[in-house]
Amino acid sequence: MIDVPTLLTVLCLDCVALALTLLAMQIGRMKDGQTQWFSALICQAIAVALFVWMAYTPPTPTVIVSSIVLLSASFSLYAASMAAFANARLPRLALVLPPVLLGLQHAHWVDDFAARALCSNAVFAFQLGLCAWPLVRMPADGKAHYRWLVSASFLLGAFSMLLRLGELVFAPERLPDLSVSEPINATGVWLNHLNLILSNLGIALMHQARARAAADQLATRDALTELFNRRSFMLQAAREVLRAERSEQPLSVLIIDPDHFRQINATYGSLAGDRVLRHLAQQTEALLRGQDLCARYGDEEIAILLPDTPQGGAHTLAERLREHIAKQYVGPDMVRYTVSIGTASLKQGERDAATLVARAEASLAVAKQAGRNRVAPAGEAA
Ligand SMILES: Nc1nc2c(ncn2[C@@H]2O[C@H](COP(=O)(O)OP(=O)(O)OP(=O)(O)O)[C@@H](O)[C@H]2O)c(=O)[nH]1
Repeated sequence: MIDVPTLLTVLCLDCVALALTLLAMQIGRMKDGQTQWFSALICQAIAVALFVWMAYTPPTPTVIVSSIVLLSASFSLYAASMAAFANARLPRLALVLPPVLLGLQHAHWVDDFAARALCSNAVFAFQLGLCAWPLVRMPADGKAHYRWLVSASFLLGAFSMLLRLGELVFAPERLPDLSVSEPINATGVWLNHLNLILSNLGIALMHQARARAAADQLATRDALTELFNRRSFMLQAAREVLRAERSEQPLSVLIIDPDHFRQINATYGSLAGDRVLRHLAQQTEALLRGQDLCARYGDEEIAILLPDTPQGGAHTLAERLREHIAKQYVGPDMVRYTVSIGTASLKQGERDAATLVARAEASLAVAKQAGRNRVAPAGEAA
């Protein structure tokens, strides 16, 4: 068995290596609790270094108290990091009190190892459970398995603390100081290692999954309305045109444009204009079926792709949407607005999505010319 001070030294170096890796990868753009995560690793590294120090030199009260306060602070920082990631709130007292209490308790019972160990293991078990809490309570997302890996590793850490606590309560004479090379200590440090590696691996994967989802969102979605952007719409439209042509199913497109939008911006301001666009996006999406695709097609235009929908169905939907929008009031200014809608349906032999969409745009121009607040079917386009 490797001796405990050596194991602790490796644990300390692992913390430093993980902190430096995080710093190298995220310097200047730490977010979602990464600053607390980095600080937790540094605190943990210094605390473990002090444990190594105590293995080779007679421990002074200052070193004993500092090591325990730093280790407890590192667990509080992990908990704060998990709360920031999960966008959850942890009571500040639950984060601040453990290191303060442990510091005071260790300063008071500096010569009583059993009293110190009893208190620190109980508090650490609570703190590690607290680290898992925000993740367990987080609403489910696509990458939930990484959350469970992190939660499980923190709970494993809490469990190892409870084991030591049990040992202290039922066989106190068998539990030596952490730096002594006894099997129980070595097992404890191995468990700490496992906990460190699994939790940090899981945290890194959680952050990576979130960064990927954000990048996907940026590439495919419009920031204002959160609808798909024009590029995603055209990709999907090209796919649907081919599918409709092969399966001989109808396919329609609507292009919706708010009327006199320039005037809305000029009268109420561009923030109110933005609210109108968001409102239009939400109301449109609410009327659609799951298979329909809604996108911000132009500056103020919204396009809808309607698979398996013939011209008649598209027109009915467009009329329903137009009537619904005309009855709405938006925002604190109670802005009322109307929309003009162009429609087009796939013709036999038509294989180009751009032509289909262009016909819907031409139909929209007809609706605008005819006085706005109306739906023009494709047949009316020039
Ligand atoms: N608030 C806001 N305004 C936008 C946005 N994108 C484009 N616009 C504005 O939308 C207005 C579009 O004006 P026009 O294309 O002339 O159309 P309109 O005033 O709606 O007139 P018709 O379409 O003919 O009824 C312009 O003033 C743009 O500056 C946006 O994201 N937010």
